[in-house]
Amino acid sequence: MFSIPFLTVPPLRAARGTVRLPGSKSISNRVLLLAGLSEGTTVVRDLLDSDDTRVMLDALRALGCGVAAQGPDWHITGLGGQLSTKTADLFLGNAGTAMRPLTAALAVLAATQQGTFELKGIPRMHERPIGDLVDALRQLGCPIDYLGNEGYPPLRLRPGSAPLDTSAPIRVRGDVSSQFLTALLLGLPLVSDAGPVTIEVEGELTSKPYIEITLNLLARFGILVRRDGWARFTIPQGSRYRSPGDIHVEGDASSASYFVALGAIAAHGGRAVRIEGVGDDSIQGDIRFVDAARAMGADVTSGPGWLEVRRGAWPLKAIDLDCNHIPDAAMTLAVMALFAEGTTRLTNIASWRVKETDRIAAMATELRKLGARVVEGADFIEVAAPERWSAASIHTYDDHRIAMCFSLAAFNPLARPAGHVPVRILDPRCVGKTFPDYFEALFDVVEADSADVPVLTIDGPTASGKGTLASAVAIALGYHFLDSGALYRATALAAMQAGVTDTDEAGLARVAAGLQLKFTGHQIWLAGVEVSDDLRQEHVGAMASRVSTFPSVRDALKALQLSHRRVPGLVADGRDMGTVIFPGADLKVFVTASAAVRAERRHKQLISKGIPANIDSLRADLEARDLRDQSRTVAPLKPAEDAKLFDNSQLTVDQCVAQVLEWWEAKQAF
Ligand SMILES: Nc1ncnc2c1ncn2[C@@H]1O[C@H](COP(=O)(O)OP(=O)(O)OP(=O)(O)O)[C@@H](O)[C@H]1O
Ligand SMILES: Nc1ccn([C@@H]2O[C@H](COP(=O)(O)O)[C@@H](O)[C@H]2O)c(=O)n1
Repeated sequence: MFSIPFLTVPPLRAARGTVRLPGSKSISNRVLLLAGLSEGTTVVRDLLDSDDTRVMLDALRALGCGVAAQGPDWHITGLGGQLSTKTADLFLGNAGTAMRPLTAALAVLAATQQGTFELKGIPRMHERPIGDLVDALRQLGCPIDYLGNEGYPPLRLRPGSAPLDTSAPIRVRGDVSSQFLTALLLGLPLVSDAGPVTIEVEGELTSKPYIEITLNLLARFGILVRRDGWARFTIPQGSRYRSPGDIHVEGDASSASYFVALGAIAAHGGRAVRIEGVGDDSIQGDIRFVDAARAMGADVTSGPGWLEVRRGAWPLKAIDLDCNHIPDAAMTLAVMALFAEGTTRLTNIASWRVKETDRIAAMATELRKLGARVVEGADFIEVAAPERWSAASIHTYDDHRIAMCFSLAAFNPLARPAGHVPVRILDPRCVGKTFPDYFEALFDVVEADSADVPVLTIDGPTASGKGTLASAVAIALGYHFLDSGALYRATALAAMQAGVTDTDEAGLARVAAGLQLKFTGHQIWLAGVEVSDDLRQEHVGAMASRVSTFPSVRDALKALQLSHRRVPGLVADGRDMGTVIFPGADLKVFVTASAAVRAERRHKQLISKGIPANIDSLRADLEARDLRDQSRTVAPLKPAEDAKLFDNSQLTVDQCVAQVLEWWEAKQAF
């Protein structure tokens, strides 16, 4: 996950490959609650690991349910309808799928079993209405207090003084959010002993497919609700939550929408995007996004648990669609409209206004930043493609779906008229709500022109701190990091292991060309063996310095270095990154420090690792290395003509990082 202030996505041109979706949020949190209310243990497979499921798991733990992870599976041991903890304060973040159903189930349990529970969330959760659900629960006799504003969380659920009254139908509004009805359907089986419980929906029920998920999952837990149209639902008398023992959570159909759109926009020229985890057997309503994407031009084939998407019509076709059945996924259509001929009109989306943010207002504001022409109304949005694309910094409003769908705008070079601008996503971490590794999954399947992938180079002499600086800058920007010295060190180590001497240029070049190197986080593997510490040894560095003087060794390592230039960007450190390997880099920095300071830093570094060292001989070694690096005929150590020169003898690492980021920002279009 990218836990950084912003992530800049460069202009993109194509997509191909396979994406494995995380579990569905809607199914995950429903299954967790049902498992928590059941007797016995339910093994939940492929549960979504996200902010919203984490708050639900925490809530179940606080209520006394057994909650244990076993490998990728979760084992939930439920309450069997009996409270084991009578009081709890539950923090539910911004998870509507936790707040609403827990309110219903706990209101009933508190009223009938003398419990007291407080439910709260982040400030935005306290702006999301819950009054219609509270009104419905009060009809039964559940005592519920608003602890802040009337009609909104936080809530206190209290013990009742009289038995709950289920004789009359419970009436609930269905036109604001279907989650209120879902909450009642999930919670009211708890009070079905005295007789069947009937729920009547007032107004046109919105987002019906989510109710289908609820009914489907209730059936998996042994509760067969009778549905009369979409206005009347009856929970049979004596309903009991019965664990199915084992339940699998299918991939998230709303999350699939970004990759369906990706295929429709960017899987051209024989490419395809394959999506695994959700397919034509899905129980999620958002799977019908596929029909909308087809209407816009996507070429989609499908089977059980998979979808495959290619570009069909191009440019995409504008549509006019009632999106009540796919409220979440419909946001993706608004971004597809940027690639369509004509004006796309999405209607019946009033529920967008009470989601993680006011999504109609947010989408309109952010689409306009890109240059789109947008009209918004109380319950609709109209989007026409930009006549001229602008580089935009997309505010994400702590809304995962805004972050995900706007990433697709980076394909603007494919649009008509084409753009050539990067798209900056602010607070990309917000995707943690449903798809923590969204950007990693996206970057795995996208293609960009190499020249469009930004590169920062940081060169300098030994122990000047360039590796530390480059790695920190890469983390701050979410970019890849190349420690090119490691390639020369690995060549030196592999040569020593193979008995190749430091004067055998042809032998060394063969070793360099055959390197089996792998980087995993901070670890480096050579031929399957972890060598991160071995590479840092001084004698390996000294051999690397001798090895690196040979032109054929340098040539042999060039392609490997260039291959690190991948979306979203690269920070590369070494001796010739700015002069030879990436001469067109967007920012070049040449960092240095006095020999005395560098020897002292290296001394400290070695001592802290428990490696004995002498400061005078370290200084002599590094000066000898600098001299060899500077005086060799190929790719000598020297600043590129357009490099920013930077003596960091008196600066901390943080100050160095801040300086480079300031230079970088000054070059951005935002
Ligand atoms: N600005 C700084 N102030 C103090 N110490 C620093 C600074 N920058 C780096 N260091 C420390 O100096 C040591 C050497 O830094 P680093 O390994 O990043 O240098 P390098 O130039 O990449 O070295 P090499 O060329 O040998 O790979 C490390 O222990 C690092 O923590
Ligand atoms: N781009 C580069 C990087 C390194 N070298 C040589 O490798 C030696 C080890 O590098 P470190 O940065 O890990 O210390 C170094 O002394 C250089 O001789 C290079 O030539 N080009």
